[in-house]
Amino acid sequence: MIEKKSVTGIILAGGKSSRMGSDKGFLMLNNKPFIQYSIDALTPLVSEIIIISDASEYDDLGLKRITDITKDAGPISGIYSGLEASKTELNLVLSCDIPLITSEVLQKLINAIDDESEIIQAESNDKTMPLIALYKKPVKDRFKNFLEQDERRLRVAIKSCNYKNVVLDEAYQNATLNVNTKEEFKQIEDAYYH
Ligand SMILES: Nc1nc2c(ncn2[C@@H]2O[C@H](COP(=O)(O)OP(=O)(O)OP(=O)(O)O)[C@@H](O)[C@H]2O)c(=O)[nH]1
Repeated sequence: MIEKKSVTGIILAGGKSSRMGSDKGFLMLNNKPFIQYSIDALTPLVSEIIIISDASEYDDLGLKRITDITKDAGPISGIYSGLEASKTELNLVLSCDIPLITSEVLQKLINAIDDESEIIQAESNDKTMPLIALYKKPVKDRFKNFLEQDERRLRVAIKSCNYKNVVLDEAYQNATLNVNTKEEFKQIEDAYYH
């Protein structure tokens, strides 16, 4: 049994949102900003939530917010920064663009914890989800090296670690949908309301 106090939630909310054209975390679904859905899924499972973003508007949420240690380096930098700030070995890392995410999916990642795996990521519909994943704190040193070598591909960094995938069945496919474009936003609204 993993206790809440042993787990930190890290939400990546930086980046350019170039495909959407506006910060994805502030998009509204049923009167709630996208980022709040990530917060709500994490809350039952973690002792602290850290938001990684330059946007001070997130401070209204009343959570700890830090900025990226390495600027403009993508999710790998966000994860590294979050792991540096975290006080726990276990860390659930989420993006801010997955408004159908549930605690149940995150619990499955926790249930899959073993001694060997450094990263445990969700896999849905044959797609692995490095931003619906559990990272152990020491991964930060590996990611720091990649950033120093200017390697920004998260999937490359993950492959250098001991990782495993938790394959979710069809019932959870909607829960892992992420939004990058206005068209995908419409699909999420359809999935939410129907
Ligand atoms: N802290 C932090 N988060 C990031 C960074 N880049 C992306 N993210 C977050 O990572 C998640 C996935 O981001 P992407 O959709 O791949 O990238 P994006 O920059 O937001 O959007 P595009 O410009 O359309 O690729 C989102 O939650 C982003 O907020 C970054 O450099 N720092």
